[in-house]
Amino acid sequence: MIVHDWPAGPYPARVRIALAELGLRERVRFETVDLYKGEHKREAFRAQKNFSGTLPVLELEDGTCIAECTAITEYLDHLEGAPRLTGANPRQRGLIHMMSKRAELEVLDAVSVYFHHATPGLGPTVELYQNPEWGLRQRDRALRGIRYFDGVLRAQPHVAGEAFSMADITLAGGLIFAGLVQLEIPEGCDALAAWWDRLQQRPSVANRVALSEA
Ligand SMILES: N[C@@H](CCC(=O)N[C@@H](CS(=O)(=O)O)C(=O)NCC(=O)O)C(=O)O
Repeated sequence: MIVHDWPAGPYPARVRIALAELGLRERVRFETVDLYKGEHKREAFRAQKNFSGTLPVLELEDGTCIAECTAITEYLDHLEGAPRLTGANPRQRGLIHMMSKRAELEVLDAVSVYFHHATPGLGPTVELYQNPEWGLRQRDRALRGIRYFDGVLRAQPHVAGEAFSMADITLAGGLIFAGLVQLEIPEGCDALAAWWDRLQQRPSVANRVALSEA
């Protein structure tokens, strides 16, 4: 399988972490798509790989292209044996998907909008429309989301409950993006900071960029 990828990217990090957690590194090769050159927005990429013009995209051996990190994680998690990241029973699946989507909406996607609208983003040839006010509102939304997840992680060790799951990976993507745009974890978010410290000790997180250099 091929992962159309941006090595340092926060969303690609979600798939890199999932691949490592599932022991599937050997099943894929990475092909870099240059975001700063706008290669992901070209007609051919949109037509052949991903209509939405984003990364990552998982291309299967038969040419099928799966975009969207959650969808890719679902696919990978059901390749070999029982699912380990997306829930082993209906209740777990419901909670993991709810908290992963919440982390995506309230942190990761919010930081992404801040990056693209209230910073130079990927540069003027890619960022054809920017609304700095909207970007700043989404930055504030991300900070609110980070505070929310601090409260969640005061009550439980992982984002969706007792066990590590796709929801932790999604929130990790949000903090990776926050780091890239120098958005600090607010004072007082000690539970979230401790969770993030723990998560960064996992080889899948610590070695996520090196994964494609192996
Ligand atoms: N909903 C998509 C979002 C993917 C996404 O935004 N990916 C970023 C890659 S990265 O910024 O994380 O490296 C992208 O393609 N950004 C390019 C753009 O938005 O122009 C998903 O979950 O996969």
